[in-house]
Amino acid sequence: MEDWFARRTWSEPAWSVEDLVAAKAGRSVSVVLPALNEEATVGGVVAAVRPLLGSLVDELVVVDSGSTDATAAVARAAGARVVTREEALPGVPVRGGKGEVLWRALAVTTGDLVVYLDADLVDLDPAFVPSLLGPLLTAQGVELVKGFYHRPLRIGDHDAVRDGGGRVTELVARPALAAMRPELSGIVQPLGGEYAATRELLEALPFAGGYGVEIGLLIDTLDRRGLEAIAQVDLGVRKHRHRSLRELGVTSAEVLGAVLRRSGVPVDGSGRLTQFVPVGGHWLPEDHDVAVHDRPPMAELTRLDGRTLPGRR
Ligand SMILES: O=c1ccn([C@@H]2O[C@H](COP(=O)(O)OP(=O)(O)O[C@H]3O[C@H](CO)[C@@H](O)[C@H](O)[C@H]3O)[C@@H](O)[C@H]2O)c(=O)[nH]1
Ligand SMILES: O=C(O)[C@H](O)COP(=O)(O)O
Repeated sequence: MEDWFARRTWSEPAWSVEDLVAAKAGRSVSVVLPALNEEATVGGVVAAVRPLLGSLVDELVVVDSGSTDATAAVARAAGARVVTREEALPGVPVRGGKGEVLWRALAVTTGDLVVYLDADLVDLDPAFVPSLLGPLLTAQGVELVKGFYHRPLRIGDHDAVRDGGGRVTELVARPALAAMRPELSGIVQPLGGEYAATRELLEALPFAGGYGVEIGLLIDTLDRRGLEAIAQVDLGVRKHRHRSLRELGVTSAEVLGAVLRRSGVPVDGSGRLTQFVPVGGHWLPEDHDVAVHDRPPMAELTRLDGRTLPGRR
């Protein structure tokens, strides 16, 4: 693991956008933002990427995950193409969750390289996209690049604890990887939503339906392509909207489920997580849906039913 860390970690990304445009050598790049009710932040994320459109980035797509707020309108006004889940893959009934939209995004984009960015990021550094593409475009054998960063825990608009964010990462994901895939212990941010990969890799892997998608892709890349196919790059600081402890319980269940499914451990398929909430002096059970299924590799889907994807017309 130490050897891999030394070889595949970029701590001071130094590529200029011009260097990377030259390194594309005919390859195209799609940037994809999954978004569920992100009207407050999606415009800022699109604005940070948009100046790269037409040079380093060939398409910038927001895949709307069933938003009921003004996410789509804000994203469009900021300069992104907006696609709904249904439009991305017509004829395949929609399931909820983040992994579902990342998977569907493959059907409606065409880039040889795909960059995913969360749409709830705040004060996004425009260097995120070039830095994530650097190892993919310049290093032999790299197929997946994860970002890492300081993660302040924010209260309101203040950074309350400098590296207090990433609670599921530190309490669930990294310990689970240490137990089940110790080779991946060198990945600083296994759950980060900012990463880039070759389309060829992404279309060959299953996608966990919910928040297990990132850890699933990481494990499957290791299992099928080996550790050398994975790299990571320092992106500085990442700020996002925090979720409540209970919401993170559901995230944790989906992350853990994705690890266990890939480790030969039978997992309860009911898709329920019970949490307890204090109401009027009593503790009441509250059931939450947990995504427990994987979508098949996109390449398999298209091969099996001869489907032409909307992005390939
Ligand atoms: O059903 C969903 C849920 C989320 N999102 C979007 O996905 C991104 C990340 O979702 P969020 O709820 O902010 O995730 P976090 O609670 O911050 O979870 C972290 O950990 C997750 C588990 O690995 C990762 O998927 C996330 O990218 C990472 O930010 C945001 O743009 C959301 O709008 C969807 O598009 N559809
Ligand atoms: O990636 C994570 O660990 C979860 O998104 C939680 O992040 P937070 O602790 O910064 O809210």
